[in-house]
Amino acid sequence: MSRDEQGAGRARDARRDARGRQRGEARAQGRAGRTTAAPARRARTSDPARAAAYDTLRAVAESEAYANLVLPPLLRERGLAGRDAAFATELAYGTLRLRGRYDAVLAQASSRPLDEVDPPVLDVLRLGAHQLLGMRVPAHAAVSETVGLARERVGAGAAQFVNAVLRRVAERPLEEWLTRVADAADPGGADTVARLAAVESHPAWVVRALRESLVGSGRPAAELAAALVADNAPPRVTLVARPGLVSSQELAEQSGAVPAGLAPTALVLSGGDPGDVPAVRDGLAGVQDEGSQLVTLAFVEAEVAGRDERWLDMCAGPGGKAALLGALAAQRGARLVANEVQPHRARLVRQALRAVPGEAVEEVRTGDARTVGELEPGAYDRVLLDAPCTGLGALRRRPESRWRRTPADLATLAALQRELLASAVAAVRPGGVVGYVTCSPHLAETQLVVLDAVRAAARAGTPVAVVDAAPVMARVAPAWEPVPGRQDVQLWPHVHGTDAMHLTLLRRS
Ligand SMILES: C[S@@+](CC[C@H](N)C(=O)[O-])C[C@H]1O[C@@H](n2cnc3c(N)ncnc32)[C@H](O)[C@@H]1O
Repeated sequence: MSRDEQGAGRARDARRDARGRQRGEARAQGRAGRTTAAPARRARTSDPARAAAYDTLRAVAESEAYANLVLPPLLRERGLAGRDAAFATELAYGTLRLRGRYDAVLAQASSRPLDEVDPPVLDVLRLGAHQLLGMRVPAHAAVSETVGLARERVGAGAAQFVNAVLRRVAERPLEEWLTRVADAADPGGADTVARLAAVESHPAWVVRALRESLVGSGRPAAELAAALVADNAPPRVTLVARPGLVSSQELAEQSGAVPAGLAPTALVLSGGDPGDVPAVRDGLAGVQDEGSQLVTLAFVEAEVAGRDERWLDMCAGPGGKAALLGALAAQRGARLVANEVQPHRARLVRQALRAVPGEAVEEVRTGDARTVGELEPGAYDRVLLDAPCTGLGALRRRPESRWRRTPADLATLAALQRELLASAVAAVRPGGVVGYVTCSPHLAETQLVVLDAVRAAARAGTPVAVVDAAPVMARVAPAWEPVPGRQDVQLWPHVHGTDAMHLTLLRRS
């Protein structure tokens, strides 16, 4: 260890005591993750965009916060807009997504093991690594600004350590670091999972699960690297033109957005705040991933035998699919019941449905959808179950979630998914359709849940059969390419540019 680093270590230990107390005070006052320095002093002494990114990382680490809920209000509070806000966002979200890759780089650039580096100092180092290797920030600015941030937030001694480590990171371009990271993770050259996990910054269990999901959904395992790379890119902002409320053409004229490619309702916004688009403000349009639009459109397109009047969205919060369903119900003379277990999310559903004609919305209710099948057997012509899931198909959208999820979450969620799907099957009438949707491609949440539900439904005397979703999807999205041998739909970011949404259509007989 160098003299600088020994000094930094002593300063860090002293500071840890001090910051430990301060952090406790801050948390008690609901200010977790913020510096205790006065805002005016913060603004004077460090680049506000980098400081906002740092504070977001700390909130994520210390209070289990979601970056996409922490950062936007923080930017508003500190008056950061335009390029500064975009810089802070890319810095915070990119650093969180690529944390695994940067930790592998930093482990090689630091003379101290990373688990001996104070977490706040490690976050500063990660921010520096992302500026150097993931953004086009000139090396001198990346290092000096990050060292300035370190001096202000974690102390002068640690700033020297940050300076030493980041200078080492800056000595090599990204490609060279990735080769080194891959070789360190997989010295024998035979462990693809370990190699990809380190280089593409995913936990190894997620890499394995995605490989199984690719193969299980009929795609080649060779696409694994592309799937992981796609998780590391920020998603495009996609708008939905809710049919009958606003046309895609009108929305395009208002927003400058262009057709997304697959769903006829989907448009991609190239810049600006979607909240500034009049149709979005008025609820005629919304922000919704194209995959979420596709599965909703296909669910409504699937044929039911006979009457088609009463639709149920079992897990509706915050209401993206419910709003699209409501608009489609209004066009077809059907009525939607939207259910959500969490009251605050049910309120968001009401807000999302505000522009849908009243006669198309029977009710937005708060309740546990596991009881619907028992309380209202056979009461609906269509039931959408957009099930709570691990969200492994939306990792690009939730920057920190890959590091938070654990394989243990799967067992809990898969049990809930089975109960909800059994309830959905009981709630739909014979001849009616159930759409089972997840924003996860994990086979334990998709195919295995469906397989068990079909067997359980037969035992319960409410038999269901899987409907071939490929021709249905082809009707709503003419550019859709079906996967041979599969009757369900599995979307992928690297193939379709959407979240990795899953849809199985089932019909009650
Ligand atoms: C994947 S999200 C639904 C997203 C929504 N369909 C949309 O497009 O905006 C799953 C929702 O299910 C809700 N949920 C979880 N358990 C539930 C239950 N037992 N009954 C009803 N809703 C539940 C969660 O609160 C969450 O809002």
